[in-house]
Amino acid sequence: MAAKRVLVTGNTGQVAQAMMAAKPENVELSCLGRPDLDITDFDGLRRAISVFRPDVIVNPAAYTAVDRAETESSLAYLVNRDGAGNVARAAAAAGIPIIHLSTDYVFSGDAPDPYVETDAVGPRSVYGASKLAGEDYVAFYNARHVILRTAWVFAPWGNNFARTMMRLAGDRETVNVVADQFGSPTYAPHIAAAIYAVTTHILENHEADQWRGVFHMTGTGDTNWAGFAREIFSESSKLGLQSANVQDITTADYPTPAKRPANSRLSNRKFSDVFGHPLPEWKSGVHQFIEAVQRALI
Ligand SMILES: NC(=O)C1=CN([C@@H]2O[C@H](COP(=O)(O)OP(=O)(O)OC[C@H]3O[C@@H](n4cnc5c(N)ncnc54)[C@H](OP(=O)(O)O)[C@@H]3O)[C@@H](O)[C@H]2O)C=CC1
Ligand SMILES: Cc1cn([C@H]2C[C@H](O)[C@@H](COP(=O)(O)OP(=O)(O)O[C@H]3O[C@@H](C)C(=O)[C@@H](O)[C@H]3O)O2)c(=O)[nH]c1=O
Repeated sequence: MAAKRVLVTGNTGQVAQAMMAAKPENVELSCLGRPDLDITDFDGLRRAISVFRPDVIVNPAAYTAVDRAETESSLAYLVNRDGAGNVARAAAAAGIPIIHLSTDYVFSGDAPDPYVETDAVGPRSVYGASKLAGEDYVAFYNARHVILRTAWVFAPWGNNFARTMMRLAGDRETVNVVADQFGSPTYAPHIAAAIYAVTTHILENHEADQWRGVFHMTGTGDTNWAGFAREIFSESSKLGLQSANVQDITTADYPTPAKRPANSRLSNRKFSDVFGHPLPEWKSGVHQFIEAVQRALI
């Protein structure tokens, strides 16, 4: 089969960087970001597509500052709703599918069990609501869409909770972390590998309907933020890197501008069934994350 041409938006992001780092041999990749490609600029998207002629577009670009979004809601909607809609519309105009990234924060977190794709949404934050609006726009503008809801993304690069924990461990003995919000940490390189598997699947099954729609795709297993922090420090201390004690606290003890779901756990069954690519255990992601942090220090 000829090389697949994949265009990715937002080249400084965690997921986009992971896709660059793990590009398979049979993929021609173009990762573009601001100022060269701004997803709020529809004409710019059309131009980028006509130059690179991709077979599929992956859209991880987003406004992801969860707390800041509460006071910058116009900007969050401009990027996460209108921008996502632009990418889907430009892809549709070129006759190609879109793989779009979304979030666990579209749910309220009030349900007791892991969420399935058909469960009612109910975002508690501007970020979550803007991402939900983005899902709707993507589905409206491009029938050939895969919307991947992931959660608690971390990587050895970019802004994420795991890197924040390693930074905090550098200057304190104990870190206070909420223990009443549950979810599944997801390692960006695992997401990248899954996106390449989805790409292969949809390009080899053009006409099938089964792959279209919303899918949950998170690291296997679950924890709470305090448990995530403990695992990070357990792995870091094994390799002689900085670590800290973790003190469990409640959401009420850690007030933030944006409300987060108490239950962010997503069922990955549909994703595994359709794409045959279950994501690895989140703990294996933590192990690889710490190894990468150590390599960067050498
Ligand atoms: N991070 C997480 O924990 C989670 C993320 N997600 C979703 O997964 C996706 C990827 O997340 P992640 O890799 O962490 O994101 P990051 O926050 O690491 O990166 C976001 C990227 O989007 C870019 N961007 C922002 N606005 C625009 C714009 N107008 N035009 C083009 N690019 C833009 C940023 O570029 P610049 O450098 O110019 O700002 C950056 O490259 C997102 O859709 C996010 O909503 C879902 C669940 C959890
Ligand atoms: C830094 C820190 C955070 N926390 C809490 C606050 C919050 O409830 C939780 C996570 O905090 P953060 O602000 O790091 O993570 P947050 O920005 O909420 O992460 C989210 O990002 C967006 C983009 C998503 O889509 C989500 O899936 C999720 O990953 O941990 C502590 O309890 N102690 C701490 O020292």
